Amino acid sequence: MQEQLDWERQRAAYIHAFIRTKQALLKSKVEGVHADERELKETFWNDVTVNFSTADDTAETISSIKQQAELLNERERSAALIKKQMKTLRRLAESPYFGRIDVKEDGQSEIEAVYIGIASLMDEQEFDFLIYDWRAPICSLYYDSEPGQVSYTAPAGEVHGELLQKRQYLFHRGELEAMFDTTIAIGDDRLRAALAAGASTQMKTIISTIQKEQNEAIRDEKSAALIVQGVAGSGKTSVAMQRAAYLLYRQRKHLDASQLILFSPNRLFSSYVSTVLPELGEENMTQKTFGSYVYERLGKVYDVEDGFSQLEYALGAQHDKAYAMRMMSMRYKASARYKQRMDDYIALLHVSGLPFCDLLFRKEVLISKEEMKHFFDQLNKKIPLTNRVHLLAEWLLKLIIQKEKREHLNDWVEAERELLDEETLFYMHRELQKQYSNEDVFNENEAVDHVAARHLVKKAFQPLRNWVKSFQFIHMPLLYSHFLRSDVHRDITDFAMIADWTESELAEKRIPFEDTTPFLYLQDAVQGFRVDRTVKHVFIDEAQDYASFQFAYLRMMYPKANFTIVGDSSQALFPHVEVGEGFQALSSWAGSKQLSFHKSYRATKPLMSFARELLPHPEVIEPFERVGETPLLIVASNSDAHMKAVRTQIEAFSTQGIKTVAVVTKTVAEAVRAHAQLSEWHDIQLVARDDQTYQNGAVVLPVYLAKGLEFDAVLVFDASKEMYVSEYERYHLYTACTRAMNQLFIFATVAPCHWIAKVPSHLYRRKEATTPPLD
Ligand SMILES: Nc1ncnc2c1ncn2[C@@H]1O[C@H](COP(=O)(O)OP(=O)(O)OP(=O)(O)O)[C@@H](O)[C@H]1O
Repeated sequence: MQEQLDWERQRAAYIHAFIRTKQALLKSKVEGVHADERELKETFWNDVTVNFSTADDTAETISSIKQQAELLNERERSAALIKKQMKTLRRLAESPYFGRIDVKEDGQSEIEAVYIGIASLMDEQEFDFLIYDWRAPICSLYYDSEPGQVSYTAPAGEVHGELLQKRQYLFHRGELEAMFDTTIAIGDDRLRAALAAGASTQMKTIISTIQKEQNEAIRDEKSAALIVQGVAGSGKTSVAMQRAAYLLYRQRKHLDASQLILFSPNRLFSSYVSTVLPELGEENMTQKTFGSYVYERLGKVYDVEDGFSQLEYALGAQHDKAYAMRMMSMRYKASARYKQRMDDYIALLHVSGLPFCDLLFRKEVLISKEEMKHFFDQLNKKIPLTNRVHLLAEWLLKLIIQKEKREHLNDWVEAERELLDEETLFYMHRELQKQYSNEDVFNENEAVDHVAARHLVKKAFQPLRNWVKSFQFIHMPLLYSHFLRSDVHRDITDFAMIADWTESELAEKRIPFEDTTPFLYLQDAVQGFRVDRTVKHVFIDEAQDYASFQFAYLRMMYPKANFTIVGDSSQALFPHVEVGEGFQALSSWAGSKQLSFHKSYRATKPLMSFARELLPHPEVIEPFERVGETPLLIVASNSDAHMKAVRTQIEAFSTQGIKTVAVVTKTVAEAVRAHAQLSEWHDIQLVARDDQTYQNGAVVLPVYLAKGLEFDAVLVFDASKEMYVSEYERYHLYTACTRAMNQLFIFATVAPCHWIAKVPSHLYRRKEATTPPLD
C-alpha cells in the first residue's frame, strides 16, 4: 500500500505542477486580453470614421461603431471566460480530485484510471483527461457500483465493462493526505467525516460522498417531474442543488442558470443554499418563495396575508370562536376538489358573464359597469373569455381617450391650472419656445394655458389607463364571492359561514392566505395566464407544504419546464395542506417519477433514533451510523427553573465553542418572548421574519423558519404537555428535533407533551430541574 501511496503522491504532485503551469498561462493570457481591452477603449474613436453628412455616411458610421463595440464585447467575454477557468483551477489546486475508478471497457485491452473531481482537467497536447468532472457519464460508476461487471449510460449508448477498483482521496491545501480503497458505494467513513465537521450557516456541496439513491435522483434526465419523498436529513435539498449543477453541465449547450428557478420555503433558507451552485462552479439560479410570487402578483391591490401569519393563527388562536371554521376553510380551499369546482365554474363564465366596477373619475362615474356589461355581453360568446376581456379593455382605453380630449374644458382644470407652481410653468414656456422657435405669430400665454390644461388632464387620466390595463374593471372580489356562493360547495358543512367570512375579508381588500392561489387562478383565468415559457426547470423544496392547488398553478405557469419536487410529509407544517395531499396529486402528473429516501444522514444515530419515534411509522427511517449522545429531556418544576435550565445550557454551548446553536420555538410570538428573556443573559439573535439573516452563534427562531436548516445543537424551547398536542403539532415537534446534527436538548415545564412521553425511555436521558435560588 505504501508503494501505491507514494505513486499517488507523485501523481498528485505532477497534477499540482500541471495546474500551476496552466494558471500561469491563463494569467498571462488574461493580462493580454485586458491590455487589448484597454487599448481598444483608448483608441475606440480613432478607428471609427464619424460622418453624418448623408444617409449612407450615417449608416457607415453606425456600422463602424457597432464593429468596434463588438470587438470590445468579444474581449470582455474572453476575459470573463478565462477568469472562470482560473477560478476552477484555484479550486482544483486546493483539492484536485476526490475519487478514482479503474475501468476496463468491454472490447478494450487497457484499463483506464478515471480520476474524479469538481471539474475536468485536460492535457490538451496528450488528449488526456487528467481529471474527470464528477458529472461525466462514466463517473456515475463511482457513486453507483461495486467492483465487478458494470454498465453506464453514455451519450452514444450503454457502455459495459468491468470496474476493477475504487479509491478515495483526501487532500488538504493541495497536499494528498490520505487515500482509501473501497469496495462498497461511497465509504461510510468519508461520509461520517463530512458530517462530523458540523453544521454551517451555508450549505455544503456533497459531490465526493453522494450516495447511490441520491445519485439516481441527481442524474435523472428523463422525467418531466422528479418527485422525491425523503425523510428528514436524507439529502433532499442537497440532491436538488447538485441536480441543478448536473443539469447545467449536461445540457450546457441549451440550458443556463437563468432558466432554472428554485421555490424555497423562506428567504433564510434561500440564503442558506445560495452558495452551493457557485461552489460547484455554476451560476446561481433564481430563487423565489411562493409567498413572494403571490405578493408580486396581488400585493399592489390587496392586503395579502402571508403563509407565516396564517400559520401563527393556526398555532396560536385556538381560543378564537372562528377557529374551527377557519381551519376548515384552509383545508378545503387548498384541495384538488376546490380547484376542480373552480374549473367547472370558470367553464361557465363565458355564458354567465363577469361583474364589473364603475370607472370613477373625480368621484363621479365616467364609464358605468352597466355600459361595460352591455359592451361585453354583445360580443360574440364564441370568442374566448379572456379575448373578450381584452376587447373590453381596448374599448375602455378608447373611451378614455375620447373623454380625456373633452375634459380640459371642465372647471376643475381651470382651477388647478391657477395652482400650478412657477417651476412647472417655466418649463412649459421653455418647451413651447423650443417647439415654436421659428414661428412669428405666437400667443405664448394662451398656448401655455392650453399646454397646462393638457398636462393636468393627462396626469389625472393616467391612473385610469393603468386601472384598465391592470384589468381592475373586473370586480374580482365579487367574482370570487359569486363562486363561493354557487351551490357546488353544498357538501361542505357550514360553508355559508366560510363564504361570509371570506367575503367580509375581501370587502376590506384583504386576501386570506388560503384564498391567494384560488384567487390568482380565477383572476388569471379571466385575464389570461401570465405563463413564463423561458423557465426550463423548476425546483420546489419543502414540497410537503404545497397544496395540490399550488402545484397545479405552478405547473401551469411554467409550461415549458420540467420539475424537481422534494419534500417530506412528516415535516408538514402548514395547516392548509392535508398531510400527503399535495404529494398524492403529483403522482398523476404525466412523465413523473417518484423516489423515496429512507436513510437520514444529518443527525447522529442516537438523535435520529429518538426523533423518528415521534412519528406514526418510525420504522421507515433508517438512521445513519454516527456516534453521539442521546437527547436530554429537561423537565423543570416551574417556569423560572425552565428558563434557568435553558440559559445554563446556552452558556455551556458557548463555553464549548459550539458554533451554531438554535433555540427552536413553536411560534414567532413564543420566540419573541424567549428572546426577550434570554437576551438579558446571552448574546443571542432573534429571527422572527423570513428576510432576516443568520450568522454563527446562538439564535432563537420558530420552527417554520428553521425548516430546511441545521444546527450543531438544538434546544427545543418548550415541549410541555400543552404545547404540542394535535397531530400536526406533532410534525412541528419532529421538524424541530431533526434540525440538530449533534446535540438535542428538549425542555418542558412540569411534564413533556405526550408525543415525547411515548418515546421509549432508553432513547433519551431525562433530568429534573428545580426552582433555582434567586440570582
Ligand atoms: N451524500 C452526502 N454526503 C455528505 N453529506 C450529506 C449527504 N447527504 C446529505 N448530507 C448532509 O446531510 C444534511 C442534510 O441534508 P439536506 O439538508 O440536503 O437534507 P434534507 O433531506 O433536505 O433535510 P430536511 O428535509 O430535514 O431539511 C446536510 O448536512 C448534508 O450536507
